[in-house]
Amino acid sequence: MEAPAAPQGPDPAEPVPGTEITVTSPEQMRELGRRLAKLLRPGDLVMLSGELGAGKTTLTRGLGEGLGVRGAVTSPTFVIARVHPSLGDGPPLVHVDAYRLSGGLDEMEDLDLDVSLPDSVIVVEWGEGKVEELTDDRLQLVIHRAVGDTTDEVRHVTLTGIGARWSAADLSVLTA
Ligand SMILES: Nc1ncnc2c1ncn2[C@@H]1O[C@H](COP(=O)(O)OP(=O)(O)OP(=O)(O)O)[C@@H](O)[C@H]1O
Ligand SMILES: [Mg+2]
Repeated sequence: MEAPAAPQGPDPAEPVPGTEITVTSPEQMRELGRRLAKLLRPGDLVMLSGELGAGKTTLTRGLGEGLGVRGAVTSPTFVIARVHPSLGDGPPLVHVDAYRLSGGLDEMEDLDLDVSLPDSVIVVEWGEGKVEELTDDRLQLVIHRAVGDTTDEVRHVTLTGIGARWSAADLSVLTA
């Protein structure tokens, strides 16, 4: 019999395995956002995926509440990004909805996301393939609706931390 391989420490390049959380109402989604806010710090990029109406903006609303920022988080109709300054001494929340954009960061050049990121928490809806190059680290949330029942309020949320920033983060505190 071969000796078992020596245990290895976490490789910061490897994504932390996804944490699965089930929420059963919009209010719980908001509460998840409020809890997640406690884990976030300036320089963090959070990417939200999921179909139309999955609950990305609802979660971001909770994030804004948890971060203690000014202004209600809404679905921007005409603007791509909205900056919500902190009401205290925390980081501002930059909420980006990239749904209408087909290109990448160059199309969002005016937003100067690279300039604001070090001091902000940036949350991007519909950002896949568009904003990843902002930073090596990101927290990826995928929201799934329960299949086959359009009236259902059940959502499955998978959180995956990518990069060194998230390699030691304990996302299981969100389920507590
Ligand atoms: N468990 C749930 N979590 C979040 N929203 C829910 C849930 N159950 C029902 N909803 C409803 O689903 C809708 C979610 O809308 P929201 O704007 O947050 O979605 P979105 O993912 O941002 O959509 P879009 O892609 O259009 O921006 C709201 O009307 C909300 O009340
Ligand atoms: Mg939205």
